[in-house]
Amino acid sequence: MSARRRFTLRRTRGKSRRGRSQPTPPELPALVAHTWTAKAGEMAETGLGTMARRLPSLVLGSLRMAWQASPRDTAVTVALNLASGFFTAFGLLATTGVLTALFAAGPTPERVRAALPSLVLVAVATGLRAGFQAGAGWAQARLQPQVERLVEVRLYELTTAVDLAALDDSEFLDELKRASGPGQTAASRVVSSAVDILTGAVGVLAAAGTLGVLHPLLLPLLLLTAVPEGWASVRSARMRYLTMLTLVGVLRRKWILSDLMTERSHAAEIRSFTMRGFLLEEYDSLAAYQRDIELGLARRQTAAVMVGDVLKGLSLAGVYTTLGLMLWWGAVPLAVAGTAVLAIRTGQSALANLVYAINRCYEEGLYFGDYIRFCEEAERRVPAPPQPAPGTPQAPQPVPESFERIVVEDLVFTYPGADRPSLRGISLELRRGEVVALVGENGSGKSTLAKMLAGLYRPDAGDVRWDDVPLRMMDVERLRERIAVIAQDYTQWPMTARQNITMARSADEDAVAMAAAAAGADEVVADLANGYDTLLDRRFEGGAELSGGQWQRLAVARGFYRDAPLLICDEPSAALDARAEHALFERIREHADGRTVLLITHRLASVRYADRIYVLEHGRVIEQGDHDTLMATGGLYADLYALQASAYRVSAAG
Ligand SMILES: Nc1ncnc2c1ncn2[C@@H]1O[C@H](COP(=O)(O)OP(=O)(O)OP(=O)(O)O)[C@@H](O)[C@H]1O
Repeated sequence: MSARRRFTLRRTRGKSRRGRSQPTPPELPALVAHTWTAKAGEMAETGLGTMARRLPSLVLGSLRMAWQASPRDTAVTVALNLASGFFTAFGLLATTGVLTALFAAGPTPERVRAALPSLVLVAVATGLRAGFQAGAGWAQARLQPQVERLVEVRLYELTTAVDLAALDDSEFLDELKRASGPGQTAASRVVSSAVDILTGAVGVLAAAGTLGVLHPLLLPLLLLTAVPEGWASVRSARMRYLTMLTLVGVLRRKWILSDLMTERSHAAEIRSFTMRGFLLEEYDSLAAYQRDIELGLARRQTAAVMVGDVLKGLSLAGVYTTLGLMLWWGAVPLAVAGTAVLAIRTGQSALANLVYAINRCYEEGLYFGDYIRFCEEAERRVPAPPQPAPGTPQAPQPVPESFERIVVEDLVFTYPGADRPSLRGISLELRRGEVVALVGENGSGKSTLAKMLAGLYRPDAGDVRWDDVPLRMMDVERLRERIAVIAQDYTQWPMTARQNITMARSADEDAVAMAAAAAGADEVVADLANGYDTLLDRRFEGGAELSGGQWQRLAVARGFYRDAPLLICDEPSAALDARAEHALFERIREHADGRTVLLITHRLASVRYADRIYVLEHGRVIEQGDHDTLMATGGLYADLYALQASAYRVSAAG
């Protein structure tokens, strides 16, 4: 099937149970199905009763979060809302006094005079209520940015602390995307709607209390008017959330495509391989599917709201008819009926706000639930403090300043979600003062092993020991302080040249200059407009753009600057020119004096002088020894070496 056909939206349309046509998703390769989709679907399918049961814990949870963000603003919001509710009820009851005096028999001036004290009370209550409401609104508005900050910081604390393996897990990454998008932004809205629920509830209670005092029959009538609206909004919220769930796969694909079409790193290839039309067509087919689904949602939501509105109108008519009949039969006096109308209107508007707030809290709560679930999952994936192996009574060990030898024993490791291990029982040794090289074809496990030695992944089985201390018994943060890594996929930090070398450590100018010189980065910095203070990102004013090789020199300099007992260099010369590469390997040999260097490279001429070479294949060590031994063995190393050497000989001869 051609790519064009494969990514085109199918025009055939299925029929729903009611015979209405349903959009059909574009035919695309399946994405990994995630367990949270099922969980979220289950939650979103819950009925009104379950929602009512969930609501108190949602409101309490939100208020707890608000309290964490700012105890003062939370307390002020709650207290002022309660006070405002009290004065609403007080004002309504005082209105009865006004109406009773005005509807009494006698001359008008006397009736007005009699109504004056109650009128003053109504005015005072109204003024105080307005003041308290304004104060509560202000405190509530202050809460919002504080909650946002709390939630954002918590998220980034976790994303930067979780095990690296968690970030290789596509399900976890997806949860992260949902938590950092809709989940995170829902947090402050959940809090604000929880406060609105409180405000609405206080308003309803005030009106209900007043009606209860006026006549007990009036109270249930008020509550009756809330049911249709509540039903319609909850139904509509659930429809929206369920629709978002059905669109999850489409949205994930859109995120992937949007990254491809907007990020600088893909821009050149999109142009040189003329990928534009293909990507746009695929994106458009997804967007069209999403549009059709959302249009269907809008139609169903409008229908639900209309049914709710009609039922609400009918119940209101019922309420006023009942009140009229009560007045007719003399069950309530005219003044009380007048106040009841006011109380019903007040209660109605408070109820409408309450229903809206409940609905919003529930809906945002569904999204915020994604954030909460992600945080719980991320907390589980933060590396635990050092634990002795079962049955070993050893206590956690301090990380040694240095080591005499690092021993790797029977290391086994499988990436999350991978169907086979990347390391299958690797054993090796690195001694102080040695340059040890890892060699092997693509995918043989070299980088994975290096990451295990750097404490970035934990083995499924086997052990890494610094002298006698197993890595799992050490504090991983402290361990990483003692290891310098020049990574294969190093980051081009959008910071100054100096910060790109010091990497958040305090800058010792001499050490920076030495590390830069050792890596050949001094020449790069010398050409920059502001030397070490030049920002290395074109998005900033005065920012500079470096070439791949220039960046690599900086990445190498950061490894030297760290001055750790173990230096891991994963393909440190892939982008270097021949002269820089030669100089780098010289420098690496010197660096090993008193320290240890683990070197991964495909340039076999450079590993010739390593003290020991381990050859990896399919996650196993298949050969080991120094260059001469391995050449004499005539195995994979000798083959690869001969291949590279012959390429040079042929070109030299040619
Ligand atoms: N993050 C990851 N998630 C899942 N599998 C991975 C991940 N990184 C690497 N692998 C797999 O682990 C195996 C070993 O990869 P590794 O990067 O260690 O190889 P390598 O020897 O360093 O290769 P190269 O010479 O190409 O850099 C490969 O099969 C690869 O597909």
